Amino acid sequence: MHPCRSDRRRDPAVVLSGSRHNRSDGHASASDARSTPVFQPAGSSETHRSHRRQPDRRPCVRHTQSDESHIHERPHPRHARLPCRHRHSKRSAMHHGFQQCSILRRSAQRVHSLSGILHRKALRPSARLHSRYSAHSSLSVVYLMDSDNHLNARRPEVIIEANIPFIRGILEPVADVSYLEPERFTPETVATADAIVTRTRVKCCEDLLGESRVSFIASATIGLDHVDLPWCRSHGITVVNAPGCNAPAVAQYVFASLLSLPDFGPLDGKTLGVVGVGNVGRIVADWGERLGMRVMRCDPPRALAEGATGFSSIEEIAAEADAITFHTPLTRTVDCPTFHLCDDSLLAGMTHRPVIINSARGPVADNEALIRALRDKRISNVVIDCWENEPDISRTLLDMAAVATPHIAGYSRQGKIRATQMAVDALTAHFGLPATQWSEKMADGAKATISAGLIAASYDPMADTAMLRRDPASFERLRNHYHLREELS
Ligand SMILES: NC(=O)c1ccc[n+]([C@@H]2O[C@H](COP(=O)([O-])OP(=O)(O)OC[C@H]3O[C@@H](n4cnc5c(N)ncnc54)[C@H](O)[C@@H]3O)[C@@H](O)[C@H]2O)c1
Ligand SMILES: O=C(O)[C@H](O)[C@H](O)COP(=O)(O)O
Repeated sequence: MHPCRSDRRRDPAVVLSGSRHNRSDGHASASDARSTPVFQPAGSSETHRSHRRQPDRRPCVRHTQSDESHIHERPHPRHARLPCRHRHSKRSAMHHGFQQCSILRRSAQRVHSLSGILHRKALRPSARLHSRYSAHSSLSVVYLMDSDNHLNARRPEVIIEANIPFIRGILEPVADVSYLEPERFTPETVATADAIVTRTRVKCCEDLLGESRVSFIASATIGLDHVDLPWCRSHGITVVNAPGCNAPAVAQYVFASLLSLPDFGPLDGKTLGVVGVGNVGRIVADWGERLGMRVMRCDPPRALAEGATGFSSIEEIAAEADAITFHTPLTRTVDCPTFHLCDDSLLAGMTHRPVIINSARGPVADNEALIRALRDKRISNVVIDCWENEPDISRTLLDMAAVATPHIAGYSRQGKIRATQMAVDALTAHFGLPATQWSEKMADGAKATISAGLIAASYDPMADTAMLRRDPASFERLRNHYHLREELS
């Protein structure tokens, strides 16, 4: 029997100090998750880091939110629906007490520099409002910095995974930035880096980082199974992820997939089992109920911490659900591991021939066991976004699954923007760099207006399935060049 079939303790490998835990009801939303999610190393572990250099803690000007809330950034000029507020920015900044205000405006063709002098008393003698945006993204960002102190200080060296969208040009004003494809992250290429910003395709472990001076890893993803957290902790490396960033997109994926199955029928009245009720699972469970489903929730770590009321065991879900969707992290060494949580023994107890949905991580479901269960008709269908051995996935399962996608359940435009914002904000906070103000504020996708019709119209998982079936070897290419979809709003 899988060791998780009884309630155990929460993953002890991770110490989370993020806003996810800040709400009084203990629940987090995608928007809650946006502020400084930090996995702190336990203790500063200096003794383990003799070969590592400490990050520079340079002086910088930080403003309270109310100081800055008046400042509107310029949108990317290619985004016509966002008006250019350039002059307004300057006027507002001056109005709010900057003695000297210089705004740098850059477009693809030319650079404008505007400046003005203001004699109103400010807390600081002088400040430069320094604005940059990426020529490749819809985001712009304003850095508020003390020009005298800050611009002369040593800039951290940051290596960014080249396929992270919306990030190019954002950190360049304050850091020495380079971009690498995932396969080019090697001990040599990261040796002198202070920080890396990554996705799931870079394994962040001793082999890569052992001889480097990296003190900070930001992963622009929810999942962190590509990072050796215990090793990072014991070597004083701070690791942050982007909790909740793409959770509404995963919910959209789950229900669009169910709605695309000809045999499943209307959602209304069906039973949905949600395994893992964190940032993603909460939205899925909530949307399930809003769509008329009976929802069963399974989350042993939460049940242990919060009490068992409202939670079901995974065996109860196996016995009663018409669809079971997994939203756990991939864990192997904790008390309640999720590796092969969906295995032969669990599948054997599935009496309603449910649909199995895995958009968590491939090894959460034993892929060979899924194939056996499909053949034995113990389950009616598989919806699979996350696979064992990505990108070299099982061709048999690819043929048999009703929906088969290349790990893109979370790939919404809003999800990627949130992930980038969270990674950048955490990095600038860690190195004491100027705070960023983003042009695009994300709505709370969890609270979107939903209906079966709206969801089905918003995303067609069969189109992604067809593309992957046509060329399974293109798994990574399909992800890296994915046409990011819009969340429901
Ligand atoms: N396919 C995609 O594009 C995509 C997108 C986002 C997230 N994910 C995956 O989904 C996972 C979950 O995301 P999240 O934001 O909800 O994470 P989260 O940390 O907010 O929630 C995970 C929940 O799973 C619970 N859990 C842990 N072990 C469990 C077990 N054995 N049985 C049942 N529940 C268990 C935890 O207590 C927690 O409540 C991520 O770790 C990531 O791997 C995939
Ligand atoms: O964990 C997550 O956030 C998702 O699985 C995410 O979509 C995967 O990250 P990627 O490497 O594709 O950026």
